[in-house]
Amino acid sequence: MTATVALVVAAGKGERLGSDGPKAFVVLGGRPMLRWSLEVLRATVDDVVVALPADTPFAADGVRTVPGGAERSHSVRNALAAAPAQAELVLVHDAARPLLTAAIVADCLAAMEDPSVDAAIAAAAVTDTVKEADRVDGQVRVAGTLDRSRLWAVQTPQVFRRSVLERVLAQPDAVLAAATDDASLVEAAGGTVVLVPSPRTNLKVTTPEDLQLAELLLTAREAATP
Ligand SMILES: Nc1ccn([C@@H]2O[C@H](COP(=O)(O)OP(=O)(O)OP(=O)(O)O)[C@@H](O)[C@H]2O)c(=O)n1
Ligand SMILES: C[C@](O)(CO)[C@H](O)COP(=O)(O)O
Repeated sequence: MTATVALVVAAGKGERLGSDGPKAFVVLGGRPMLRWSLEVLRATVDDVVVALPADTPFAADGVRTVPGGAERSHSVRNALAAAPAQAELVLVHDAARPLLTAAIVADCLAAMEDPSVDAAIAAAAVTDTVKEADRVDGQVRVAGTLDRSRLWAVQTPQVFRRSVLERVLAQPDAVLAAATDDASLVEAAGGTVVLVPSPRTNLKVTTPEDLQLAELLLTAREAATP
C-alpha cells in the first residue's frame, strides 16, 4: 500500500470572515472548525501534519504540528517538511473546508492510481453563468461571457505525488505567494493535473455568510448520521 500523509493548512488569519481569532479555531457545530476535517483525515490517511497560526497551541492524537508561513503555500511547504519520510502521496487540505467527507478523499486518492497523473484535485462543475468584467469609471463593465462547460470551481483536497510537490514548492517565496492553490504550481511546471468531481457542499468558509451555510450543512449532516 502507498503511504499517505495529509497536510492541513490552518494558519490563515481569516480577515474576510472578520473573526476575533484565527479562522480555523472559530467554533462551528460545537467544535473548532479545524476538528471537522481532521476527524475525516485521521480515518482516511496514514499521517496528518497541521500548519498552525503563531501562538496557537493545538494538540490532537497522532497529529504533527508546524508553524504556518506568511502565505498559504508557505504553510503547505512548512507542513511538507514535517511529513514522514515514507509518505509518497501528499494530500493538501484547507482547514477552512470543514465539510470534507471520506468519499471525497477516497475519490481523490483513487485518481492517483493512474501513474500518468501528477495531481488529482477536488472540484465542482460551475453551474452559474460566469462573466468577465472590468472596473471602468465607477462601473463594473462586462467584457464577455465564459464557456461554462469548461469551468470548474476548484477545492481541496488536492493530492500530489510527493516528489512533484517537493519540486514545485522549492521555488522562490514570491512564486509560491502568487499561487492561490498548489495544483497551479504543478500546471505551470507542465504536470498532469486531473479534476475529481466533488459536491459544492465542500465549501470554503471565507465570509460570515459561508460560516452560516457551513453550520446549517453540518447540523443537517450530523442529524442524518445514525
Ligand atoms: N498564511 C496562510 C494563509 C492561509 N492558510 C490556510 O489556507 C486555507 C485557505 O485560506 P483562506 O480561506 O483564504 O484563509 P485565510 O488566509 O485565513 O483568509 P483571509 O484571506 O480572509 O485572511 C485556510 O485553511 C487557511 O488557514 C494558511 O495555512 N496559511
Ligand atoms: C486552495 C483553494 O481552497 C482552492 O479553492 C483556494 O484557492 C484557496 O484560496 P484563498 O485565496 O486562500 O481563499
